[in-house]
Parts: sequence; C-alpha cells; structure tokens
Amino acid sequence: MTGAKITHFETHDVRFPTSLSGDGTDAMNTDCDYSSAYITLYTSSSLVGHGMTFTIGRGNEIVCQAIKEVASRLVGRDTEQLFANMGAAWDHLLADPQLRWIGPEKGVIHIATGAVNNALWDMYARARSKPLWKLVVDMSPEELVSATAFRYITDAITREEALAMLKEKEAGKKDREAKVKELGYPAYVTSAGWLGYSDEKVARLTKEAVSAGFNHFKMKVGSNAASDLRRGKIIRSIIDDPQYLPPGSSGHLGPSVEGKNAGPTGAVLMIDANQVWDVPQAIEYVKSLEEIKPWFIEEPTAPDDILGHAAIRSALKPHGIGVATGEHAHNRMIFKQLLQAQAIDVCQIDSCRLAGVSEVLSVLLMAAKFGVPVCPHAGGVGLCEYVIHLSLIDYIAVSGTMERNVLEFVDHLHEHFLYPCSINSRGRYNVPTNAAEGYSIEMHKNSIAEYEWPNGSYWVEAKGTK
Ligand SMILES: C[C@H](O)[C@@H](O)CC(=O)C(=O)O
Ligand SMILES: [Mg+2]
Repeated sequence: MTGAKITHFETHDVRFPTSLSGDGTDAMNTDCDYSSAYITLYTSSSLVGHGMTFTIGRGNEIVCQAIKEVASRLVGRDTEQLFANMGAAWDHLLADPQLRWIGPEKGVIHIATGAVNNALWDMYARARSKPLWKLVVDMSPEELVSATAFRYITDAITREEALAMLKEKEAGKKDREAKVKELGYPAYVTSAGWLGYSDEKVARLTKEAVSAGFNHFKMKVGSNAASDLRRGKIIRSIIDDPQYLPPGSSGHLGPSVEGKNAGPTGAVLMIDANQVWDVPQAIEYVKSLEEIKPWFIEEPTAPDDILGHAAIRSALKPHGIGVATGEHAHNRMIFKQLLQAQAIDVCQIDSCRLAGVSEVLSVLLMAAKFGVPVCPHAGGVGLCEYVIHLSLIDYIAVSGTMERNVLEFVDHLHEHFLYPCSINSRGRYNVPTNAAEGYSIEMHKNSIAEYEWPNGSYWVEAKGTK
C-alpha cells in the first residue's frame, strides 16, 4: 500500500513565561519557562502530524535546530510504508551516522528525535481516525512488537517474550477499555506543591485538589530540610483532615493507596528532589522527612546513577519509603538497568525525553515484565496531553493493571491545545475519544503566534515593558 509522501515540516520555539508565577519550580529548576520545541510534518495530502518535546526555556532553539536535522530524514518518505513498520521507521530516524555521534541516544539529539517520532505517531493515528492510544491498543501483539524499539534491550526482554505477554493480555482488552472509559485513569496532583510557592498558596491549592477528588499529592523538596518538613506538615494537615474531602464522601475515592504510607483519610504524599543530592546525603535527608510519611522519593540523585538509586532504595526500605525516577532517564537502556538492578519502585517514563512512542513501548514492556508500575512524568507543557495516551496503552494492552498506578497531573497551560486533557470528579483523567485528535498535542495557532520566541506578540510586548 502506498500513501501520501512527507513533503516538508515546520518547527516553532514556543515559550510560556511560567517563571513569573513560580509554576514548575523545584530544588534544581528554580526558574522555568515551560517551553515546547514543536514540529508539524506536512504531506502531499491534507494529512499532517504534530509533535513536540519539552524544555524549560533557553536551549529550546537548539532543540528546534536538532529537530530540523532529524525530521529531514522523513522528507520524501511514503507515509503508509512508514506506518506499516513503526519500529523500522524509528530505527531509520536514529540511524544517521553523523547525528548519532552527538548522542548516541541521549541529550538534545534524542529529545529532538522524540518530537519527530511523536509527530509521526500523531500522523498515523490521524490517518486511521483514532486517538493515539486506541490506534495502539487495537494493534495485534505482532504489530505492537514490530512498532517497538528493541535494539539493546533483548538481554532484559526478547521479542518472543513481549509477544507472549501481549497475547496473554489480549482477551481482557475490551473489558479494560470499557472500565477505564467509565472510571477514568488514576491521577495525582503536583501543581499544589511547587517549591517557589508560598505556604499559603500551597495550602490553598492543596485544599482545592482534595475537594476536586485527588488522593495522591506530590511536593517538591531538597532546598532546605526544615522548610520541607514545615511544608510537608501543612500538606499532611490538609490531606489527612476529613473536613476538606468532597461533600458527601467519607474518605478519598481515588486510586488504591495500599502499601503507600497513606494517612487516616486514605491520602498519599510523594516527594520529589529533582536530583539535588549525593547518595549518602539523599538517604539522610529523606530519613529526616519520615514524619510526613512519603510513599516515595523521586529523583533523589543523578538520573544516570543506577547503582546510586539501588543503594538509596535499599537504605530507605526499612523506613517504608520507596524510590521513583525516570523523567531524566534518557533512553530505554537506563530503564533496563534501573529495573535489572532493582533500583526503583515506580517507573516514571517521559513521553518526549525517550525518543517517542516506539521507545516508550519498549519501557512499558520491560516494566510490565519486572512488575514495576509505570507512573509517567507530566510536569511540563503538553506532557499531560501526551501521557494519558501512554498510560491507557499500558493499562489496556501491556500491564493490564491500573490499580497501583497514578498518572501525574499539573494544571498549567492546557488551554493552548486543541484537545486538552481533562479530569473527572473522582480526580482521574478522562479518556481522550476524539477521532481527529491523534496524540492530542496540536497547539492552537494563535498560542504559537503569541508565545513563539522571540517574535511572538507576548515576547515582543514583554521586552517593550522591561
Ligand atoms: C521543571 C519541572 O517543573 C519539574 O519540576 C517537573 C517534575 O519534576 C515533575 O513533574 O515531577
Ligand atoms: Mg519530578
């Protein structure tokens, strides 16, 4: 079968001034302008594909430049031939010998590849008039395996093992799809606990999140232990108090809290250090926060330090605190080793730090094999829109479970997308159902015109007023 040809592409460096309000701040990233290195792929027909990768401001233009280099590899290619084997399409994107030298499979070139691979998947879903998750869960096990990036991971999972796992899950797919459409996908909220927020703002947003139905909450830690303990106690005092629960409910309605250090109302608290500590320091610091009963510490140390994470995990185990990481795990091999070394309790894939859907699938398969729940990272612009698709794929087709999982939600910048994610009254993500939405990442043209750096109307005006 032949289809339209990819003819050209456009990139946009889009930056939102979130640093003005402290949104997105943590111990390492104190000054974030949530940014999107955005691409649209065009074809000889009306079919298009949108994709992006996330950065936090300066440097976004470097990623856009790299996206141009990677996307050039698709120009002239037949779309149907690419869709017929998305694993081979992924290999092709990665196989430029000169570009590979500036990775390999890490850093700017890899996140740029993520944007391009995601745009191709968005185009594929649009070509089949399905949201992306539905395109993937409707694939046969053989099609899904052939769409996955398998190089360098076959010591952890072979194609045959993956096929057998997917076949075993085939029979329950319809029921799981119906269940998640009815209930929504479990979520947790981070946007009440950014480090740059005042205690009053944290308290107000936490109360709002509780009354919106959330029962898992994450706060940022790592710049000052006494202040973390104070903020943690403020959050605990709200989430453990039945008076703030939604009217008529006797306890939290949300996802399962078993084994997660839940408080008396069934509320779970997680903490995130964004890589600030050395290994021994991480252990001591987190122990000093034991009183606020975190389920896990996220990114306690350098993201490439697999054995460091393993050491932290085994030191914190007697204290009932787990370890999570992944938003800066730059490829599937890092996840492979985190899993092999039993270094994590929770696997936090990032939709565009990994090089797109094909590489995400390889991590979903490995995590399912190792029995580690996947709770994707979504603190950024566009990430919530992306990751609901990935968690649905994980639940319906790969792991078959959503009971322990929680998908991150931050309440920022959704209005800039044509198909924004949404949360139901139980504090869970709704399932995207629009046949035209693809991977839900298409941005409004007027948002691009306003926030494109440096000549968008917002930035021109902001310079004028400085
Ligand atoms: C810079 C980002 O906001 C980061 O703090 C997000 C993050 O760590 C998370 O959402 O988790
Ligand atoms: Mg984080």
